[in-house]
Amino acid sequence: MGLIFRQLFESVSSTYTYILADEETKEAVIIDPVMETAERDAQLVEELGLTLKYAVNTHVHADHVTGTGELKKRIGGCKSVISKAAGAKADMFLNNGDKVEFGKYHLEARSTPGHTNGCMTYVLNDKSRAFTGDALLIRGCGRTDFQQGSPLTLYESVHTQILSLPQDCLLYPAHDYKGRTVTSVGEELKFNPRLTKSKEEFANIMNNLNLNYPKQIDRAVPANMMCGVFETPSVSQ
Ligand SMILES: N[C@@H](CCC(=O)N[C@@H](CSS)C(=O)NCC(=O)O)C(=O)O
Ligand SMILES: [Fe+2]
Repeated sequence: MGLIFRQLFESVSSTYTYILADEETKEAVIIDPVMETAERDAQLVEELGLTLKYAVNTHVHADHVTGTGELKKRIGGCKSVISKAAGAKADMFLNNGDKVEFGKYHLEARSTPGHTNGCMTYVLNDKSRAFTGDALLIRGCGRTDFQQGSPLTLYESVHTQILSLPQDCLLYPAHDYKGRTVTSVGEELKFNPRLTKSKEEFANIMNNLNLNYPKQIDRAVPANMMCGVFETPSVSQ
């Protein structure tokens, strides 16, 4: 009896949501659910016969509203989880090194600030998979121009907490904008165009990305500070 694993996609914000469960005990966690797809995810949890213990966010997302609150409404006993450093509302708060347990498995929470102060990467207990949120994206990384972002902090986080994992560890990000689904530590050590550079070159790249602000930022950040627990503001016209 092994691990149940599902990767789900929300196409408006290009967000990946992950469900992990112990096939034996059926205890499950969901990582980075999105409000608009919470019903779909709740249905899958039910169809697979899972007991959803935790709805976990990697950070206070700026580009979409978390599905945490919607899942809590639909699934009794499910607790919302985020890092203590995020400063957001939730049922359970994590510090570096804390464990999120489901059946015989657990996720180790590793603090990986730099995209936001409260970013956590979640590493499966056997180090075969890690869920990096926006700290590390496939051939990229999270932007550092808002939400307490810092290129030097992000560089340090990614190198010490993610790229130090075994080379065959699979890395699952919160987003991909080019249809990619997964990478590995070995691949990113070789091919990441930002993180293979020196710290100084990395900072220079990050300070000159010139990206537009996420379209949903004004609605998403306040709602996510409440971890989706309360009514969320409606979309501005
Ligand atoms: N166009 C999207 C937002 C795209 C974006 O800013 N993505 C973030 C992750 S969500 S906070 C990011 O860090 N991107 C880094 C990069 O290099 O693309 C929207 O309008 O929502
Ligand atoms: Fe983000």
